[in-house]
Amino acid sequence: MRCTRILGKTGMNRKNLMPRTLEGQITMEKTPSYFVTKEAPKRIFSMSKDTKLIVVVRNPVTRAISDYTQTLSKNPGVPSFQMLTFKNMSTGLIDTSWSAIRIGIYAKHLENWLQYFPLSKILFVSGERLVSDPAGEMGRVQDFLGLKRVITDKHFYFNETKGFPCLKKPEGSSRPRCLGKSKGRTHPKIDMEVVLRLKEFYRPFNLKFYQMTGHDFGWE
Ligand SMILES: Nc1ncnc2c1ncn2[C@@H]1O[C@H](COP(=O)(O)OS(=O)(=O)O)[C@@H](OP(=O)(O)O)[C@H]1O
Repeated sequence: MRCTRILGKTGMNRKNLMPRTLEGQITMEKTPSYFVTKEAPKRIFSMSKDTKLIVVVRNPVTRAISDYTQTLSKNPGVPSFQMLTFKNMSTGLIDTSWSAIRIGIYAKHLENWLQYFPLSKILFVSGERLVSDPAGEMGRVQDFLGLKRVITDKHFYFNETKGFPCLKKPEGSSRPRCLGKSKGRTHPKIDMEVVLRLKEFYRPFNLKFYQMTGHDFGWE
């Protein structure tokens, strides 16, 4: 498998710069921001309408806090999560222009993709299950890609120190390997009222997303 970036930062198509995919190979490309990029579905469709899409989704409230944690780690001086979340704190009006909030409105982004790709070409992986049952979710991924189920629960163990599943023996190495320090960071404590208001905000979008995908992710 090879990982490549299809659309450059400038929006240029980099496909022609990449080596050809040989028979028996699958070209994989991983850029989380494509899911929320308006032009991405059209561009990817015009490159290959047979592309299969995999989207990892987690509770949008936790996702927003995770996103904020990442920003905070790079810039400790950013305003508080609460300040960034609300346009108006006393009315509880949410600032949907803040990317950490906007990205979690999955139903809205999915609408753009469904203009070009049928649901059968999109696999939604549960971020929660990826942690609680990594082999199960990886099984779904392999089936979706039409691959033999090579990755199974034999490949994972739960690392108590990391608090996450890790690989027992990654390819080409004899030592176990966990994801890096930037994955699975401790989140800052967020006021319960803020969390509740965000839950309430996302509820209709989550329900719409369950309806559209035919899958209840259990975020309520
Ligand atoms: N096995 C394992 N180990 C560590 N972390 C795991 C694992 N499986 C899923 N996760 C969750 O992945 C979250 C980070 O992934 P991201 O989607 O933010 O990564 S990316 O930067 O967009 O590529 C990261 O989010 P945070 O907990 O907020 O750091 C993890 O919860």
